Amino acid sequence: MPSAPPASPPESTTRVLLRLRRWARPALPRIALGGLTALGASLLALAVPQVLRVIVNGPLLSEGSQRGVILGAAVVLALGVLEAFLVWCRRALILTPGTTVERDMRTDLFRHLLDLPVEFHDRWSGGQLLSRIMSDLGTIRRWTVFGLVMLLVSATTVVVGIGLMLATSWVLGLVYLVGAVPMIWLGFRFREDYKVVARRARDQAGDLATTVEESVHGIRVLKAFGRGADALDDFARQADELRTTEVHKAKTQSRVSFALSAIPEAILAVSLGFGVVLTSRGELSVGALVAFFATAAVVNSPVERLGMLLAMTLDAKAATDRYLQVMDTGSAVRDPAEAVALPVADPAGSRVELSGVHFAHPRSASADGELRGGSDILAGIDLVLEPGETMALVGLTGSGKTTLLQLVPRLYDVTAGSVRIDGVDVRDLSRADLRAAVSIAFEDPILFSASVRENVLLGTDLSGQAADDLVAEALDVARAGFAYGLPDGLDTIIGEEGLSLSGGQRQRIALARAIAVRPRVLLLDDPLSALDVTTEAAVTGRLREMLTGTTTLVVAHRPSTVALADRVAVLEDGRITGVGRHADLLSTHPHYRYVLTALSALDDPGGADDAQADELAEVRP
Ligand SMILES: Nc1ncnc2c1ncn2[C@@H]1O[C@H](COP(=O)(O)OP(=O)(O)OP(=O)(O)O)[C@@H](O)[C@H]1O
Repeated sequence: MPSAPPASPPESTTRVLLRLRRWARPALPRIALGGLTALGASLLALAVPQVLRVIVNGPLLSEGSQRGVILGAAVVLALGVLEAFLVWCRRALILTPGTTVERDMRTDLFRHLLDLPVEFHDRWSGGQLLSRIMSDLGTIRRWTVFGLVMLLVSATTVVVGIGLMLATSWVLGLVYLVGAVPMIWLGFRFREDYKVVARRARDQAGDLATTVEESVHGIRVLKAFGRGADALDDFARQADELRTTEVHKAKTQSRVSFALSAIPEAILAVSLGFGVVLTSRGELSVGALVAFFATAAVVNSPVERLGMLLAMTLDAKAATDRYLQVMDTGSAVRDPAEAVALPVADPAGSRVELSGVHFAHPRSASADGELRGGSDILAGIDLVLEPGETMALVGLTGSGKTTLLQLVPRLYDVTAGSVRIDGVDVRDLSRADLRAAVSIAFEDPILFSASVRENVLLGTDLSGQAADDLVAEALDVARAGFAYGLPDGLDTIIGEEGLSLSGGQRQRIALARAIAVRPRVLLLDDPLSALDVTTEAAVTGRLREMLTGTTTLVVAHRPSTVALADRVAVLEDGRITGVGRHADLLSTHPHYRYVLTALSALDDPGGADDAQADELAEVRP
């Protein structure tokens, strides 16, 4: 399973984080107000030393006024209470906007994932997407409401505080500033190291989630083959790699945090020495000295916090990068600028025409993230399905039958040529119109954790009696009457991927779902492979009876299915090499004979004896 395509070229932290404006805009007034209250609280904290200076220089040392000291203490108390109130306001103001931003970003990402073509999902693992939609967005939320606000407030507090320190004593202020130089240098170095390791940790967490997802999904295979220990080893190795990265990350952060705590304390000690000398020489008042150190104490705490806030910012940058990597992926399968409407449906059915169709899966992304085209799976398909006919598509395994089917509803787009329905190129239709006209049932059906009824109605917007009638008809055509006998009838929740149903039952519900759309064109990718031949014949017979106005293309792996089609198309080496009635092709088309013989052998393993093998070898064209 692919992990995730390589990250796009690095962009500056500011540029990346500024792109969050799009989602943060509605929340900005509250975030800004929260920031202002936090700034107010910090400025009040900075005001306390100035009050102290006045108390020490005035009422305490010069005037000896007890009343003045008490009044000063009352002012300090009032400032403290106001500061606490503003801190509470900040919390209250920014609590909800962060969750709103997170919800909006999450919804937009999910909407985008649903819009992205199948080709995107072929390349991306579930774990990488899951970690983006869950933990990355949590990181972004915390940064938006706390990291960003506190970073701005702390930086402003430091700048204002240093300004006050310089105003109190420019000599001591300069000493403090000189000491800040190594801190700034350390900050830059930290940024370079940390942003690499922050991104690595997130990607590794995504890979770990992929391993869990795949193992849980394939738990039966792992157990049946006794590979649980191997899966555990693999998981433990990945978990260990993630741990190593997290430890590296924590060490990088603790180094800078230590420096940002120790250096200001050291500067303070040096400043104290200078301050005492200046005061003893009478060049600095005692009140100013007290105010300087009280201000430095206030400034030191945001400086110490800067390491943590910088780490939060770089984590948020890595998370935003990963989020935008998906959001910036454009959809190659998109609606046309001006969609054409399909002509009114002919009761006889729709004409489907594939002309000069080529298709190649993009090869996996190269180091620059670009997708390169692989070799053609379909190499010039010309095929016409007449209105209302049922055509079987036959070919060797891996010949491209499923791929061909998926080009009609644009799950993939042709790389050359065109697919037309009633004369309209499917790329000229809106995807909503196209998917209302075309319906598909896959061999390996995915059912959702919902009731039988909801699963069958997935492709329609009907409700009430009309919906009930439709469900009844679809279940009848798909011979899925067993659904009425489930514990809660059609309201039975059929569980994740319909695991509680047998393979054949799941296929029939999926077939009913495809039929319920009442499509003009029905595509069946061997959707009855899990059924016994008799039930399959019953379902196919009913389908033909009911869907007279529906053009059907069915991938067939069984001679019994093939025989029920009006015509058969043979897919060979990426081209259609024969179209005709089953009996005619059998006598005129050697490759068709060969494929059918091979399919019969698969259908009846007991019959695939040596004689059959000889026969196969003989007929191989
Ligand atoms: N997402 C993909 N990326 C690259 N190659 C793919 C992808 N999906 C399918 N293929 C390749 O395309 C070829 C055609 O696959 P397809 O599933 O269309 O064959 P098929 O005729 O339906 O096979 P089968 O009868 O076994 O179901 C195969 O060689 C397959 O490996």
